[in-house]
Amino acid sequence: MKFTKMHGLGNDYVYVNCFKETVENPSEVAKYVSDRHTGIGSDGLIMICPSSQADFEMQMYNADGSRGEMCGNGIRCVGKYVYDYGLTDQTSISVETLGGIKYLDLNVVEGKVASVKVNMGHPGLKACEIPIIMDEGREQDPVILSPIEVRGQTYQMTGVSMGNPHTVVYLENVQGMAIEEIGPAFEQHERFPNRINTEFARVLDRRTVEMRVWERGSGETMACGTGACAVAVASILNNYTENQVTVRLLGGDLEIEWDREADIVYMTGPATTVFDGEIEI
Ligand SMILES: N[C@@H](CCC[C@H](N)C(=O)O)C(=O)O
Repeated sequence: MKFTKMHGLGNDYVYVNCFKETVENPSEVAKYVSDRHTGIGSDGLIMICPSSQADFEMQMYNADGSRGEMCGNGIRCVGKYVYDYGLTDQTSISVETLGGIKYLDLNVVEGKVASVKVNMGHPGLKACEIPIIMDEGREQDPVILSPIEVRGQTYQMTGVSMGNPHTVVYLENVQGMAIEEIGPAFEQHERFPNRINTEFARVLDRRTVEMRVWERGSGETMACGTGACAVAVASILNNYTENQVTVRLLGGDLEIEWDREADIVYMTGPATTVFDGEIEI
């Protein structure tokens, strides 16, 4: 199988061009290639496929083989791949995902895509659309600074769907927290029937928020595009920030804007190719 290793701020995936390749069992292939000792090493697998509804389709799998509806860093890399490898000559493209069709604007520098702005669509705020289990009668309500007990401690969570499920928790000390212990406890918590991606965030000022992420199916990653959008939406909802936010992740910064009138979230950030390779599956 021919592949390309790419990353968005260190959130790395193995990309396969499914216009040319067939992946028989993507979930197993994702586990195999993601292993950092016995595989290629990545946070998961992303397949770039033909689509009947958009210019391309992105199918993404986490490192544990589970399917993700959306991937913010991944979709920017898909934009870079299809342009740099000549699958399109357009700089405005649409990509079908399980989380809906997303629209990308490619910023081309010296013939190659350097960064991508993505229309990420509407954030989902109702408990039932994330989904987060709430008391009866509160399924349609937003989940804003709502208490949750995890490993004997009470946290205030804000829930956001960016096509995939997120919960944002504000902490005083993001860099020093025990994410390896708390992250999985959130991911597996009974109130998240589809498991969850958890962002641990701290507001630095009204335009800047730092975060670390524990991703469903992949553990801690260097960055999460949908997670950064969820953090921005949560911070704006809580009136911690303005509508344009720089989200500072371990791998670098993403620029997020929530157009409140149109109710659309935009994410802008880099996409990087590491190398092309071939692996026996
Ligand atoms: N890293 C991604 C999100 C990948 C999917 C996520 N782990 C899930 O299962 O929902 C991003 O950049 O958004």
